[in-house]
Amino acid sequence: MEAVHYSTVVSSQFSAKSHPPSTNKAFYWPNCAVNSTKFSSSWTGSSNASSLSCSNLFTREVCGWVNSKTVNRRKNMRSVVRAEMFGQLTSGLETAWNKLKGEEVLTKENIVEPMRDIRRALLEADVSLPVVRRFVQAVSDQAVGVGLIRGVRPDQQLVKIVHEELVKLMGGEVSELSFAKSGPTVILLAGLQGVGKTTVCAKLANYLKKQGKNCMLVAGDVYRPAAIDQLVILGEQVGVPVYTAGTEVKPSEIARQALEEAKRKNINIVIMDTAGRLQIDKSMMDELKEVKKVLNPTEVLLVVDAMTGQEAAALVTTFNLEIGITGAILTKLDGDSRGGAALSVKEVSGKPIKLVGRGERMEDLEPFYPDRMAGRILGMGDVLSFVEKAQEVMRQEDAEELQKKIMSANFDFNDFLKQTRAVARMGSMTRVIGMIPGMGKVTPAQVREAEKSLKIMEGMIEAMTPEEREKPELLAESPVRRKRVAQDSGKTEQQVSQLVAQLFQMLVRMKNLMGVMEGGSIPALSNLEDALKSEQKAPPGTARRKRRSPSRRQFVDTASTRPSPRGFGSKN
Ligand SMILES: Nc1nc2c(ncn2[C@@H]2O[C@H](COP(=O)(O)OP(=O)(O)OP(=O)(O)O)[C@@H](O)[C@H]2O)c(=O)[nH]1
Repeated sequence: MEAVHYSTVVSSQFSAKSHPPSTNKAFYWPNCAVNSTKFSSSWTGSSNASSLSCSNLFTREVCGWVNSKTVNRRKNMRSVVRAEMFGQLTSGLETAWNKLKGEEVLTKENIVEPMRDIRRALLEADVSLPVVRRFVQAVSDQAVGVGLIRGVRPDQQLVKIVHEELVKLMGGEVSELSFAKSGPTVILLAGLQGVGKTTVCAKLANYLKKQGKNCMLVAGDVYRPAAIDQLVILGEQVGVPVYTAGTEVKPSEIARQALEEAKRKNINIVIMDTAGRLQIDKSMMDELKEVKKVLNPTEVLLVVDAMTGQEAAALVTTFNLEIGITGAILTKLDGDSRGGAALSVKEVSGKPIKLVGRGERMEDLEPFYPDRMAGRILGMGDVLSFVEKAQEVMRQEDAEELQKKIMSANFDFNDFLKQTRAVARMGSMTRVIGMIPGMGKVTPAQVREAEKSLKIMEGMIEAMTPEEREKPELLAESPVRRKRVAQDSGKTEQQVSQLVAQLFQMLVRMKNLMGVMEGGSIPALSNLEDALKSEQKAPPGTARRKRRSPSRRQFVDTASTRPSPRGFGSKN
């Protein structure tokens, strides 16, 4: 049998086959080790010099900086808390793979303990018991029959089987929203109190508006006057009209009036918010049934809170039996959810999760991709979501301009600032980092530090003159200038010096990366990684006394288009 390396298996999960080519055309993420399982999951997009590579490099730069700063602190931590959601589940599953280290082949005997770990991890993640039983059975059946595959270790085989089963468990394919063939598409949202319905209404309108749809929101929560105001404010925020009729009109009547108005105004999509209750009671269900009858909606989506675990799956089942729903929206996946809801909803209720909410911002609503979610659970990161986010925040022209600058080693502080802001627009660092394979073990403290350092950098760059931003060597050569920037930004001179040094280090890396891309030689990347590791950060004023680090020497050799700075110790 042909040797298969795990990296191929993982890469194929993220292959262009299952996703539109546009999602991976401009991405490059070199040699990421996946958690402690040490799987090499090299994932590459086009080998052409790509516009987003700079964005990724930048993020990595920031993450790397934070990592190196906190590595010692991390050693002292008793337990590693993951920034990635489902952290506990990921760790629990890792325990299972680790039990197979040193084994030659998967057997009935040696999978007993790992299967017990998987079962425990899923139960602790609040996945419902029947689901866990079926899952464990399916994985065990396959694991025993798999036999020996040359080049693939048994623990790797098990990860692959679990990945496939997780994808199946969560519904396999993405479940897209349906749209009406004629007339407005009506989406009715239901759910318990505080799950995020009102917020989801606006997020959904925002999401569909980006796809060119013309939306209208309907305020149907007549029991909580603040909900109407909240929807009006959110509607304004996303630029979508909101139909309101106060609190004295019955929700079914509001629905009827709103639908008429939508037809009159040629609205494509009507999204109706409804009241939430603490308990599922009969009057609530009857009211929803009445609204549903009037609207004849294309989609009836139950909004459920991911934090409620398997309870969310039970709710989806109840609502489906009572009123008939088309799917669920899982909110608060950015929170401390253990994964039970995401893993149980489809299997328990038969209804798919269509969308997920990952934060309080209007942009924080995404389709639910079972394969990406499985990848995240297994700590493989979510490269495709990362790429999509990056593409969303970076205009093509900006990216191309940046590309040119990088290739000619002309990247300055203005570009640095642009990149900082692009990263910030991608959302909280927790989410961004969680999407990167191998970064699953970054701690929340590290993430907070990364976010803080982005702000600090921004403050220092803003304190520079336009000339200094364009010519970073002015700062590199002049302690006086650095002192002024430090004073104006309220930071220390050392911080300013570090930032300047960092920019030049980035230039070296970019230059090297461009070399790799032009030549298409991947192995050179490991040299780059080695070069990066061996870089020393010379404190300001010591550059001349210390031996020049390899990367600095390299910079002097390669970045010929920019006069190299005379060192941080020179007078000005
Ligand atoms: N972190 C996080 N918070 C969310 C998310 N979705 C909603 N929220 C927050 O959850 C809280 C409740 O959201 P609402 O939209 O008011 O909930 P609701 O279901 O309409 O509440 P009722 O009208 O009382 O039934 C708000 O503070 C939202 O910002 C999410 O995906 N992540």
